Amino acid sequence: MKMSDLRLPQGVRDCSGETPEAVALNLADAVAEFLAARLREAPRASLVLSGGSTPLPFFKALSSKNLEWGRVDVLLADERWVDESDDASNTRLVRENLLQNQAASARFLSLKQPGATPAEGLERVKAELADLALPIDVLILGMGNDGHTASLFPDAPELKSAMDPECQDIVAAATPASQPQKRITLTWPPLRDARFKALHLKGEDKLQTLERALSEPDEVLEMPIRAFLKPGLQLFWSP
Ligand SMILES: O=C1O[C@H](COP(=O)(O)O)[C@@H](O)[C@H](O)[C@H]1O
Repeated sequence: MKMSDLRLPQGVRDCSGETPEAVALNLADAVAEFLAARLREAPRASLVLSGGSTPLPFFKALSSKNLEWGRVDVLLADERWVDESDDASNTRLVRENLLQNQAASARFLSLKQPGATPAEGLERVKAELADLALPIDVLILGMGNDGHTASLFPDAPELKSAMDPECQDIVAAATPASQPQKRITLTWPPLRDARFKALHLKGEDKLQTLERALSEPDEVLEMPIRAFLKPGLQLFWSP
């Protein structure tokens, strides 16, 4: 299967490529261009990233872009509630692979704050994000094969309130039974309103998940990624 075999909604742009490296370079070019344009208009720009295995080559490519990184706020769309020393920490992934080279001077806003659980640390996370300018400028999402994106998991008891279009909180705790760690995630409104939205995917399995998501677009709580398959989204997929 290829991305061109799927019937994408109108206004969703297919930016797929032949290899993960080529797609990572194209995505890094597009993100750097968008951030540079925002920095010509605004004092600061924001970049929201996802963790997982897919974004590594993208992080490395983006870290060498010549931008005024000191004016860029970098944060994650979601995080596992683990210490930064843990292999499962997305924060660690970003620090080691993106916040290097030119990008070392970016300001990183951490979703992992002190507290035994994300619910306990939630107020501290909100304080950390208090002066983040909204809307978010650039949002890069990933997707799991259960249809989750960020940490908006179908089996999280907190999903309904985090996906509420009127949700007043920028972050929510997520405790999906399917996951070994508790999570923290940005909620639907700030993710929905991002100016530049990309979904970065690798592998045939992700295409099959996307096909399933496209088959019932309105059942958003079954597969939260469905909420994002809307005009304006750019899909960066590679085999
Ligand atoms: O759990 C997560 O996984 C997804 C996708 O990860 P990948 O390994 O398939 O790239 C990611 O988007 C999300 O941020 C992360 O917390």
